[in-house]
Amino acid sequence: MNVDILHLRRWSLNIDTNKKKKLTVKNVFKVFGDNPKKALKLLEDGVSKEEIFDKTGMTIGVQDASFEINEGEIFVIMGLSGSGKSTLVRLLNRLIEPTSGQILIDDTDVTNLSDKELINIRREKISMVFQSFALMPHMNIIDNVSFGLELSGVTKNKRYEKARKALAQVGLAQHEFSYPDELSGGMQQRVGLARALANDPEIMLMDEAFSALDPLIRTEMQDELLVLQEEEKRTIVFISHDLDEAIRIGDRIAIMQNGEVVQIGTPEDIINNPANDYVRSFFKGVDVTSVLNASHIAKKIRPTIINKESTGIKSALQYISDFDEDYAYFVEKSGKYIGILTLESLKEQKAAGGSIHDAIIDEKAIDEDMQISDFIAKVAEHNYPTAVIDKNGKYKGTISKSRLLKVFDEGVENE
Ligand SMILES: Nc1ncnc2c1ncn2[C@@H]1O[C@H](COP(=O)(O)OP(=O)(O)OP(=O)(O)O)[C@@H](O)[C@H]1O
Repeated sequence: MNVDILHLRRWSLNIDTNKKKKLTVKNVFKVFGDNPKKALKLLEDGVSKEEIFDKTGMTIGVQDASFEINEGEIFVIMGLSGSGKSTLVRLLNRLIEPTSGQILIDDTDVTNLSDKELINIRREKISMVFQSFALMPHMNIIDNVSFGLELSGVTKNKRYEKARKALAQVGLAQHEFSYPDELSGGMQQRVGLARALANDPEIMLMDEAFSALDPLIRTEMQDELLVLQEEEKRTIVFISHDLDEAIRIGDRIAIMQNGEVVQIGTPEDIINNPANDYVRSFFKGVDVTSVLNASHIAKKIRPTIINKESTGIKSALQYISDFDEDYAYFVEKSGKYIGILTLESLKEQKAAGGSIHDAIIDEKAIDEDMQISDFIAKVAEHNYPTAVIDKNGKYKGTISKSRLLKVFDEGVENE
């Protein structure tokens, strides 16, 4: 089931061309301390954050963050403890005031809003889910879920209606009159999620929301979130310590190091091309099979024969010999993949008076968007490196058994 959900999500991602910006962060700084301007000046003068802290006691929580988050995407923020993840996320809804910079939700500059406008935007557009479930023990589940709506002055009927919808979305419809201590940890976290969903937010900020759950329940909640995203796309900013979680749910991942956003990209981008050793160390040992597809691994290092009018058995034999190989990939002028030709099959057909097409020994290929787990068996059963084709059948390269082993051992680096 998990794999299905992941495929479903990746598929929907591929066809999702709507890239409207939902959140824009421009040159945002956050200094904790009593003289932020002084700290920023020191930073500008090239003084290190450690020195600034030693000299002034002030901490640069976030340094010059600039990025955009698309509508409907799950944007994961990762980084070591103290790297600034929580600060960055709390800047987005101004639970923490930025020292400088701009934060836009759609086209509204959040940094200019009055307190009242800010409260409205938090009620109407943004919800937050924390690691601790923070449920009120003396209130039943439906009252916990509708508590925020009650604060917003929504009538009881209306807020119960919304809370029931949210509870149904997280699979807790039967528990509206239970109390928090009657529910398991996983169920309590679902209540937390339902509470965030109840006001139907466009943006959800989730700070280590699933970290307190045991691994199985955690995976279940990740699936739940992906299914919710399929039903109704929200913009989700999700802090996580856990790389598997980030890869599993993140459309893009931002890596924070010492207050700075050092890299942003899809899991594939980051694994393929880590910005520095810190990022590389995060992705060391990652299960590449869940991230990379055939196009990431395919390489065009084998001889390729283009099918022209003049391409006969003789020229093919010559071409392959020139490469000091005993086989080649046969491709139409349009780039469409035809199959494999070997010295042996060509010589056989030459002797038998056949054509170059009669010498094709293998036409099997794998689709470029297939993930390793789905094509590993195919590569293993083929005698020659397996061709990879795009959705129009065009030849993209090949994957050999040894190439796969290398990827398993070392990941994919830019070669
Ligand atoms: N209210 C505060 N006052 C002073 N310093 C703070 C405050 N909040 C955070 N910091 C400092 O800012 C830096 C970033 O902290 P932050 O909590 O954002 O990191 P984090 O990556 O979320 O860490 P964790 O994963 O441990 O939650 C740290 O050095 C922290 O000590």
